[in-house]
Parts: sequence; C-alpha cells; structure tokens
Amino acid sequence: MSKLVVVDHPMIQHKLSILRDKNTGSREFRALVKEIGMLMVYEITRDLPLEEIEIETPVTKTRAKVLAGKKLAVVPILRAGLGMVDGILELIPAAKVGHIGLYRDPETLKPVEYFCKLPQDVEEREFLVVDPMLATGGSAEAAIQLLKDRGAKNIRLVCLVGCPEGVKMVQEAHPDVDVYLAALDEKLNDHGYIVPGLGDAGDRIFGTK
Ligand SMILES: O=P(O)(O)OC[C@H]1O[C@H](OP(=O)(O)OP(=O)(O)O)[C@H](O)[C@@H]1O
Ligand SMILES: O=c1cc[nH]c(=O)[nH]1
Ligand SMILES: [Mg+2]
Repeated sequence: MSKLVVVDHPMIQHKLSILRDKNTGSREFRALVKEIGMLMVYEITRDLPLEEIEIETPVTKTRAKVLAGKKLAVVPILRAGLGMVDGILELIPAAKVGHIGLYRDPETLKPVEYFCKLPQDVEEREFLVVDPMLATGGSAEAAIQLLKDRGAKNIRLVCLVGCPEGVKMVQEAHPDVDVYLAALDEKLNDHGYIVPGLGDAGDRIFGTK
C-alpha cells in the first residue's frame, strides 16, 4: 500500500486556514494556493537523490551536490490544479508541465475527460499530479490511470485538502502512488463536497460559479 503523508508544517496550516475562510476573495485565494503548492513540494522533494560533481568556486576546486535521478513533470488536473503550478515551477523551473482536463459531472460525481497533453518522455519522468481537492477520488484516480496508460511509472499525487473516501479510492486503485495532503478532512457531504473543506476550488480560483 502506498504512503499517505499529511504535510502539516505550521506555515501550511496557517495559510490553509485563510484559504478555507469563505470571506477570502479570489485574488488572495489564488496566491495562497500557489504558496501552499510550493511549500508542499518543498517538503515532498526532501527525498530527491543527489550526486556529486566537481565545480570551481572563486577560491578552489571542490566537489558539490546537485540533483540527480529522474526529471520531474508537474501535471495539474484542470482547472483547479492550474493554481498550484506556478509556485511549483518557481521551485523546480526545469520541470515540464503536462495537462489533464477533467470535470466532475455534478449528478454522477464521475470524472469526464476533455483534454490530455503530456511530455513526450513519459517513461523517463517522475510525475507530480496536482489538484487542490481530493473528494471522491474519481478525478485523481482517472488522471493517474491516464498517465499510466501512456507509460508513466513513477507518480505521486499532491492535493491540498483530502478526505478518507478519496484517499481510499486512490490507494486501492493505485497502490504504487503516494498521496500527499496539507489536510485530511472529515468526510464528504451529500453533494460530494469535502467537509469542512473550502468549497469549489476551481470556482474560487477563477471567480466563476
Ligand atoms: O475527487 P473528486 O470527487 O473527483 O473531486 C475533485 C475534483 O473536483 C474539482 O474539479 P471540478 O470538477 O470542480 O473541475 P474544475 O477544476 O474545472 O472546477 C477538483 O478540482 C477535483 O479535480
Ligand atoms: O469540496 C470539493 C469537492 C470537489 N471539488 C471541489 O472543488 N471541492
Ligand atoms: Mg470546480
């Protein structure tokens, strides 16, 4: 079974509380999603492998550590996942960005695919699938399956707010995919919204209803 990690750094918890507040407007909401996305990935990438290379400082030759291993790709689940991309790219500017377009049918709560564009070297990359919300888990499960169908082997899921139902669905369908959350909330309500949650992330980022 994969890992579930709740990245509960105090800075992340503080920003998340402002994000949850219904009085937080789109401009601040966007800034916070970006910042929390960056902070989460900073924590998550602690385990990236390093290698030593030889460099020359202004004083002497020395050996210094640089990142090694697989190259990263970030894959936001459209639309709301887009809000996490810029912060992650500030941290990892060389990462490629794939896009998976899914919306959740409001009646069935099942994900509907409308777009998929991924980097060409799918098998060589380590993927971070990003989306602020992990509710029923249907969208994340489908996005991960799309990546796997195209050859991806190394995938992690990074969401801001999740709930037990969504975590269970992803872990059962994809036991090889570790799940990272900033908060594990209590449950889903009858409309498939996370409680207490933060409402509709895409609508709050983009100012739509
Ligand atoms: O775990 P699930 O039950 O699948 O729900 C989570 C999905 O719902 C939201 O997207 P939404 O369908 O609202 O699309 P949007 O990002 O375009 O607003 C959210 O950003 C996730 O992608
Ligand atoms: O609480 C939820 C559930 C699904 N999608 C959202 O944006 N919020
Ligand atoms: Mg939405």
